[in-house]
Amino acid sequence: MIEAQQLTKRYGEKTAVDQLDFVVKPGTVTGFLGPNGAGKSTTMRMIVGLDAPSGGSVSVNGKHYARHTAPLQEVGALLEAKSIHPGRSAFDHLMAQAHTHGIPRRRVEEVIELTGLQSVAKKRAGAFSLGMGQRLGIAAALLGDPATIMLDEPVNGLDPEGVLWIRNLLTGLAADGRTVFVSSHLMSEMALVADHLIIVGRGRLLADTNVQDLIRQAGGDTVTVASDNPARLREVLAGPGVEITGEVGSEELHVTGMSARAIGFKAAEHGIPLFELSSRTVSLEQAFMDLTRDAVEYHATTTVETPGRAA
Ligand SMILES: Nc1ncnc2c1ncn2[C@@H]1O[C@H](COP(=O)(O)OP(=O)(O)OP(=O)(O)O)[C@@H](O)[C@H]1O
Repeated sequence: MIEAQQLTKRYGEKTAVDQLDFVVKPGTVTGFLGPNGAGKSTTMRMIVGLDAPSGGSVSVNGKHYARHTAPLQEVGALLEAKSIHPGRSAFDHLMAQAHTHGIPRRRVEEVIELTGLQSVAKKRAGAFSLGMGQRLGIAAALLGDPATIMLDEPVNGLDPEGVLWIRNLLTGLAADGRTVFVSSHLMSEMALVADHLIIVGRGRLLADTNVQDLIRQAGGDTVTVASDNPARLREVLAGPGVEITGEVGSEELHVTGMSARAIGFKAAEHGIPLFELSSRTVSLEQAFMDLTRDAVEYHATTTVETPGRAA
């Protein structure tokens, strides 16, 4: 369990993390989502004591990270900045860590197998591909058999097989009852693996939610329906949980809370001919973009030249 209370980090004038309150619970995968520069890595660094908060606090399994007597057994973390000696083999790298934390060789062999590194374990880590490096980082995070696992952008740069592997690993760890906290700036990736979503932008909490609620908040499934009598159609469709919008003078209505099929039947029942009846599902990616639009640090700009006005 990870608990942040009013967690804040300032770098000079810049507030990287701004009064964040959240709880990451065991037994599920919690996605930590936000655009670039939202403060995800800074938050994760504070969780494992690599950065000190400027305000507020964060605890892991009830205590500050530094107060745990065996922190590696409490939290295993894969953070972006890796510090692997390039000349050392994967096995030696893990053994060195295991040694300083009183972890037996047997556990090193277990994590090598768990992360599929058997065939390359004796090779120099410096020669590893990005995917192998990520697997090694994850092996190190799992070394202490921790109850809490935290991974910063673990799928970055991985091939589809690696992405699938991480997905299965994360859901397996959560099914074991562990706390799994994983950051990403890709909504599509998180939607496949996370049950719980903590969404941040410019250091602030934007949403503490789950996939279904996020879609619902973003408008859910909308049906566009057109007829020559939108006012009458509005009347017959009105009901509890049904929301209808439409511009004045337009034949089109946008309906949420009712399926296209049900709308078709209702219209037929009242003899209202329809010209159009189409459903649109809000994509999670769109919901995420709507939520974080104002929090994106760098927007792409497109310059359109008006014909005839060019110099
Ligand atoms: N050591 C530092 N000194 C000054 N500013 C920093 C430092 N570390 C991070 N920042 C700034 O704090 C903000 C949050 O950065 P952070 O790396 O935590 O975001 P992030 O959500 O992990 O982004 P990304 O997805 O790009 O890694 C950014 O604007 C970043 O430039």
